[in-house]
Amino acid sequence: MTQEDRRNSPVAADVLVIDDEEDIRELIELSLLRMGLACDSAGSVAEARALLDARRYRLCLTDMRLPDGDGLELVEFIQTRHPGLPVAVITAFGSIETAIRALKLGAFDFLTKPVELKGLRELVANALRSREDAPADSGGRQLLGCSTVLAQLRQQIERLARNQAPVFIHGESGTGKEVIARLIHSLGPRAKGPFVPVNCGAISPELMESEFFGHKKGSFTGAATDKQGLFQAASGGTLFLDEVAELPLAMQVKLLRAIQERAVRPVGAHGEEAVDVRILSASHRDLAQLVADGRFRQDLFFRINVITLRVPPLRERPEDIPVLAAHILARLAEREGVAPRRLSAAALASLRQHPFPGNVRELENMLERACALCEGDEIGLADIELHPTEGLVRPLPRHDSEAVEDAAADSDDERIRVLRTLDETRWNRSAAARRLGMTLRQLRYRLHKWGME
Ligand SMILES: Nc1ncnc2c1ncn2[C@@H]1O[C@H](COP(=O)(O)OP(=O)(O)OP(=O)(O)O)[C@@H](O)[C@H]1O
Repeated sequence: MTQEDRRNSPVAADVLVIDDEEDIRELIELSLLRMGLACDSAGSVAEARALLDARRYRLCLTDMRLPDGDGLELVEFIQTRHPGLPVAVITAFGSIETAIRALKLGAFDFLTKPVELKGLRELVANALRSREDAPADSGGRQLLGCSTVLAQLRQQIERLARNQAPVFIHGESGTGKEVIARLIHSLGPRAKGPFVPVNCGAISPELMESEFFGHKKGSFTGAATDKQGLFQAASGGTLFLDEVAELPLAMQVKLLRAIQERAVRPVGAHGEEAVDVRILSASHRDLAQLVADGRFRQDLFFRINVITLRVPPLRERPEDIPVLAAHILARLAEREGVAPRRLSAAALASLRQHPFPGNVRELENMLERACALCEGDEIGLADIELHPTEGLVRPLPRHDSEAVEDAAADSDDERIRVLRTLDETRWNRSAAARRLGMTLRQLRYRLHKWGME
C-alpha cells in the first residue's frame, strides 16, 4: 500500500512504526503482526506527521534519529495534536538522557537498540492494556508540561492515586488543581466510581448542610422531596472540596465529623448513612496560616491535609508554556474545525516573560482572544495583547473585615477591573471570579453593592 493509499484509507491500523532502517521496521512489524496487530510504517518525521494527521492509531513507536528530524519532535507533535495517543521511543544503547527527555515530553516508555522482541511485546501489550483500562472520565484533560517540577508532580500523582490518603492541593488560581484532583481519582482504584467536585465558596451557608449531607422531604421550607447530598453522590468515588478555605467554621465542624465517622445524617433524618468517599481538597490560600489566625479548624486541617501537593505557578515554569500553548491552540482549532494556529517566535518569547497571575487559565483566555483577533495562521505579538497591568494585579485580601472589603469594592479601579473581566468572560461569574482571584461570593458581594445584581 502506498502512503497515498493509506492516507485515503479510513480503516485504522493499530500501530505506527517510524524508523528509517527498513530491516528494523520489518522486524518490528512482523512481531506486531504475530500479536494480531496491524501496522503502518514511516521512514521520516514528515511521513509520520502526515499519517498521524490522516489516520487513527492506538500506539506509536518511533526511532530517535530520522533523516529529517528526531523522535522527540514527534513526541511533542503527538502531545499537542493527538494527546492521548501513547508513544514510545527507540533509542540507541547508552543514550539514557535522550530517553529521559522523551519521557519528560510525554512518551510513556522507551526501548533500547538492539530491540529485544520480548521487551517490545511487553511494551506494546502494556500500552494497549493501559489505554483500554483508562477510565472515561479524567475530565478529558491531561496535565501537560515538560518542566522538571511537572514531571515530579506527575510521579507524585501516580503514587498518591494508589493510596487513599486525603490530599490537599495547594496552588494559585488556574494552576490546574482540579485537573490534578481528577487525575488522582482517575488513576486510582476508585476510577470507576464518581468524581464529585464542589466549590465550597459558591454554596450559600444556609444550604450548605443540605448540599453536603442531603435532606428529607419537608425538613425545611422548600424541601419538597428527599434530596441526596454530595457525600452520598460521591460514594464509592472521590469528593473534591475546591476552595476548601471558604467553608464557614460551623460547617467545618460538621464536615470533620462526617469524615471521621464515615457517615452523614441528612437534614431532617433520624439516623446516619454510611458513606465511602476519598476526600481531596484544594485552595490557593495558605491553610496553615488560616489555622494560625483562627479562621480554619486545626482538627479539620490535619484531617484533610495528610499530604500536600504544591502546584507551582506558571511563571515558575515558563518552559511549560510552549507545550501548553500548542495544546490549547490545537483544542481551539478542533472546536472551530480549522487548522491550528502557530505562535510567532516573538509572541512566544513575550509569553515566556509574562507573570501570568491567572496561570494556565489566563493563558487559555489570552490565546482564545488572540485567535479571534488574528487573521492569518500565525499569532503575532500584536495579537496577544499582554496588558502590563495584568501581571501586576495582586489577589485581593480575602479574609479581611467588611471594612476592607468595602474599601476595595468602592474604588473605581476595582470596578473597572471587575467589569472588564466580566466582559472578557462574557459575564460568566465563576470564571470572572477565578480570574480576578476572588471567590464567587466576593464577586457577588461587589455586584450587589454596585446595584448590578
Ligand atoms: N498542566 C496543565 N495541562 C493542561 N491544562 C491545564 C494544566 N493546568 C491547568 N490547565 C487548564 O487550565 C484551566 C484551569 O485549571 P483548573 O481549573 O484545574 O485550575 P485550578 O487551579 O483548579 O483553578 P481554581 O483555583 O481557580 O479553581 C483548565 O482549563 C485546565 O484544563
